[in-house]
Amino acid sequence: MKRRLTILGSTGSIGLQALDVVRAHPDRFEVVGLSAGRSADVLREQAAEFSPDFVALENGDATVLNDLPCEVISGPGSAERLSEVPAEVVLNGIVGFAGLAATVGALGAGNRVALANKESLIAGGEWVMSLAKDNPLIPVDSEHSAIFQCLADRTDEEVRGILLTASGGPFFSTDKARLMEVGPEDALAHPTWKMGPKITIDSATMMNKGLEVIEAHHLFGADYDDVHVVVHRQSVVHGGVMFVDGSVVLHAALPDMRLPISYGVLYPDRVDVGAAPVPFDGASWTFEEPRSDVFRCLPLAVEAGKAGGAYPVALNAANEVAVEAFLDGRIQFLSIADAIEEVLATVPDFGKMQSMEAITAVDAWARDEARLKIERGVNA
Ligand SMILES: NC(=O)C1=CN([C@@H]2O[C@H](COP(=O)(O)OP(=O)(O)OC[C@H]3O[C@@H](n4cnc5c(N)ncnc54)[C@H](OP(=O)(O)O)[C@@H]3O)[C@@H](O)[C@H]2O)C=CC1
Ligand SMILES: CC(=O)[C@@H](O)[C@H](O)COP(=O)(O)O
Ligand SMILES: [Mn+2]
Repeated sequence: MKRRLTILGSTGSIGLQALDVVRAHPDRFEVVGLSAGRSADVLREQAAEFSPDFVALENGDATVLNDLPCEVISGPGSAERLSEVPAEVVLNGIVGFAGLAATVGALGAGNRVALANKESLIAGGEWVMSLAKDNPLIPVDSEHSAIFQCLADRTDEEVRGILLTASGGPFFSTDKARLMEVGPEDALAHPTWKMGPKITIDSATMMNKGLEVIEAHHLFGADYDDVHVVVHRQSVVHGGVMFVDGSVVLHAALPDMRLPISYGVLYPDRVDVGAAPVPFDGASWTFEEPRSDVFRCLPLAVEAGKAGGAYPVALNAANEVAVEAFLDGRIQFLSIADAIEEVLATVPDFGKMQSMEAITAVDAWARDEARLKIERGVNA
C-alpha cells in the first residue's frame, strides 16, 4: 500500500534525505505535495521527478513553476496551506519558528505529522500537543525517534527517565579562550552529522540539546528532571529509556537521518534505506557529562522550559536571531548565549500560549528585543 506523503521543506537537509527514502522505495509512496522556502529551481526539478499533486513556494519567484502539471501554491502561508491538503503523513522539515503554522495546519486538518521541525514544539508546547491528541505526532528528530522506539507501549509507571545523547558538537573539548575566537566555519564543522546551518550552530552551542530536552518533555510527558543529557561523541547511541527496575533500553544506529525519517513517515513499518549496520568491531562508546558552565545555552533552555508559558517561545526566537547574527559575523560565538539570557531576563507576562496569535506575539517581541540587544553590543 502506498502512503500519501507531503514533504514540507523538501529542498533542505531533511527534505532531500526524505526524497532519497522515497526514491529508494517508490512502491511505498505517493507524493502529495512538496514545499520550499526560496529554492524555486530545486523545487521544480523535484516536481519533475516525483510528480506531486501540489508544490508550494513560500518566498521565492514562483514563475518558474508555472508550467508544472500540478497545482502551484505561492507566497507567504504556502506551506501552511499545503499542510492542510489531505495526506496520510506530512513530514515537516521546515527550519525554525516558520514551521509552527504548518504543524498546526496539518494537525488541524487531521493529517499525521512526522515532525523534524522541533521549533514547533518549543514554541507551541502544550498547545501543539493538545492538537495532536487525536492525530499521531511521530518524532523524526533522531534522539526522539530513538526514545519513541525504546518506549514502545510502556506505561508511565514503568518508566523512570529519558536518556538524550548529545554529540557535544565541534567544540566539546575547546577551551573558553579559543571559543571567543571561533567563527561560523569552525562552528559549521559538525563532527558526526551533516545538517542545515541553523541546527548545526545549535549543536555547536548545545542549544540543540536544550531544545531537545523541551521537545522530549512535550512528546513523552516527561518531567524536566527526568530527562538526562549525556555526551556521547560517537553519535551511535541516540537515546534511551530508563525503567524502574534499573534497566535501560538504548537505541543505536549509525548517524544517518534516513533512518528516523523513514521510520517517521512509514511508522510502524521499517524499510531498508541502504544504511550500514552498527559495527561491533571493538570501537568504543563513551558517555560524559555536558559542560554546562561553558555551553550555557543548554541550562538556559532547560530553565526556560521549566518556566513555561512565554519563556520557551522567547528562547527560541532570541536563539534564531542570535544564530543569524553569528552566521553573519555580527556577534561572537559565546555572545549567542548572552543575547538569549538578556532577552529571557526581561520577558513580561504574556499569559497563556494557547493560540497562534499569542505565540506569534511573543515570538515577534523576543525577536525585536534580541535585535536591539545585539545592535547595542551584546559582546561589550
Ligand atoms: N538536518 C538534520 O539532520 C536534522 C534537522 N532537524 C530539524 O529539522 C528542521 C529542518 O532542518 P534542516 O533540514 O537541517 O534545515 P535546512 O536549512 O537544510 O532546510 C530548511 C528547509 O526549510 C525551508 N524553509 C526555510 N524557511 C522557510 C519558510 N519561512 N517557510 C517555508 N519553508 C522554509 C527551506 O527552503 P529553501 O531552502 O528552499 O529556502 C528548506 O527546504 C529543523 O527544525 C531542524 O532542527 C532535526 C534533526 C536532524
Ligand atoms: C541528527 C539530529 O537529530 C541532530 O539533532 C543531532 O542530534 C545534532 O547533534 P548534537 O547531538 O550535536 O546536537
Ligand atoms: Mn537531534
